[in-house]
Amino acid sequence: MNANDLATQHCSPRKGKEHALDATQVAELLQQLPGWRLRDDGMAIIKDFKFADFHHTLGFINAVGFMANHEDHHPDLEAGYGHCQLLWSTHDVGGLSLNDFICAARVEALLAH
Ligand SMILES: C[C@H](O)[C@H](O)[C@H]1CNC2=NC(N)=NC(=O)C2=N1
Repeated sequence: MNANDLATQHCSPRKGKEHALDATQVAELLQQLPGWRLRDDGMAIIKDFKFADFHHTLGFINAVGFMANHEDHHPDLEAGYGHCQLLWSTHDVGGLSLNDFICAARVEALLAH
């Protein structure tokens, strides 16, 4: 599945280990998402974003937050004046589910122009 296909999907409730992706699935999906990397423990995906100033950073966070609430899937955020790090993992499966990759692709779509 490529990034455009992922970004057209919506998150669905994925609870329980049976929804956890295996390492092969994770590697294939990650290839579709430039700049995203696996956390060392393999249980989350992360990307660092850079912005011109605090206004742009906050605008990004608000756009991501709106999307995340709509999808009912929420990232961890770390941000400062001109940067934001997003982390997706699925607490309900204790690792990565398709929801994390859908949301990462939706973030990329927010920035595409
Ligand atoms: C009840 C609600 O749908 C769940 O708690 C959702 C909310 N947002 C979530 N966000 C993330 N990142 N992982 C989850 O497992 C998760 N679960």
